[in-house]
Amino acid sequence: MAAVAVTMVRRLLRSGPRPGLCGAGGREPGAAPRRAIGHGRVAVELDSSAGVAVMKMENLPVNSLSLDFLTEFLISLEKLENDRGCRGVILTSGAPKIFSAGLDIMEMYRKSTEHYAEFWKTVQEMWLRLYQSNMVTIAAINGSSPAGGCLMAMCCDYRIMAENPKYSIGLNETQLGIVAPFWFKDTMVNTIGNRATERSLELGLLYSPPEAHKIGLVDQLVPEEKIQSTAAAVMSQWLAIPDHARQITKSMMRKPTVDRLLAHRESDIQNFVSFITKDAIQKSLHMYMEMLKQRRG
Ligand SMILES: CCCCC/C=C/C(=O)SCCNC(=O)CCNC(=O)[C@H](O)C(C)(C)COP(=O)(O)OP(=O)(O)OC[C@H]1O[C@@H](n2cnc3c(N)ncnc32)[C@H](O)[C@@H]1OP(=O)(O)O
Repeated sequence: MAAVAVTMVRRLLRSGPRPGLCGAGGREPGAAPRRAIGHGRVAVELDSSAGVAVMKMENLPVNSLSLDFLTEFLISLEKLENDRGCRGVILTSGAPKIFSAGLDIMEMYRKSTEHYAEFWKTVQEMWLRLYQSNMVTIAAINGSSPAGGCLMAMCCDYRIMAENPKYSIGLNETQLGIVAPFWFKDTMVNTIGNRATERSLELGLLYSPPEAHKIGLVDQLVPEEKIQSTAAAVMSQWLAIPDHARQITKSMMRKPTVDRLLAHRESDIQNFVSFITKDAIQKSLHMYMEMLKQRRG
């Protein structure tokens, strides 16, 4: 992991300084101590008295999961993971109406094979870290969450979604002409079961909040303005469970899925590279991007 962190820091330095949030956060007299410890694209505020951090994704406009964003996300997550004062994380979005647009399509289009390999390794790393986090992780889904965005939410221990009919969530990869990898599929199976996953993946379904709630893709729906307070209340319930018992249980449930990727990590990267470099797949991505443009008018 140390080598990964060094590579990530180097990459961040290469990509130049961003308006960071490092250092002590301002606070009202008598208010709980809060520390802002994130980078530019990931704002992190740690409430030390509660032991809870809010990680707000701020890769505007749509929180697409680019290589730089994922790198910053991983560094912030690792900091929290190593902070004994942090027991829970609420993952949410600072982008209006979007939780995350999923993997950044531009990272998968007309790039070198080396770039694809580095990108995919970082996507794997995000999943491995988030899915296995020792902290309680709650997704406060305050916007649409297709594909990789849905994956991030499914990595969390609990999902709360704003009940806005304009939002949707799901693994829609087949609609782009691409295929969700086996560990995306496994994560969904662990969340909603085999049959619902099969239908969902084949059709590339994006669910409205009530549909997502019905199939168990999200655990709770709340009015938009209540999402952060509900996440904080649910977090308190989860933190009432002794950490060691909860962590061992989580690991017992998730380890077989994690081990599967760990056993096939290199071949999964090779599969991604050979798939994404196919002319037909590049054409599909191009057409999908054109379709998004046309939809905007
Ligand atoms: C091969 C192995 C499998 C790999 C597994 C793949 C997993 C993935 O995550 S693939 C990505 C799937 N994501 C999507 O299908 C989402 C596509 N985007 C949308 O549906 C919409 O953009 C939206 C619902 C997220 C937001 O809609 P709206 O508010 O109307 O905003 P715009 O459509 O106008 O988009 C604004 C801006 O952002 C760009 N953009 C959107 N999504 C992505 C993305 N995933 N990656 C990169 N860029 C994205 C969009 O093109 C616009 O850019 P500009 O034209 O420069 O303004």
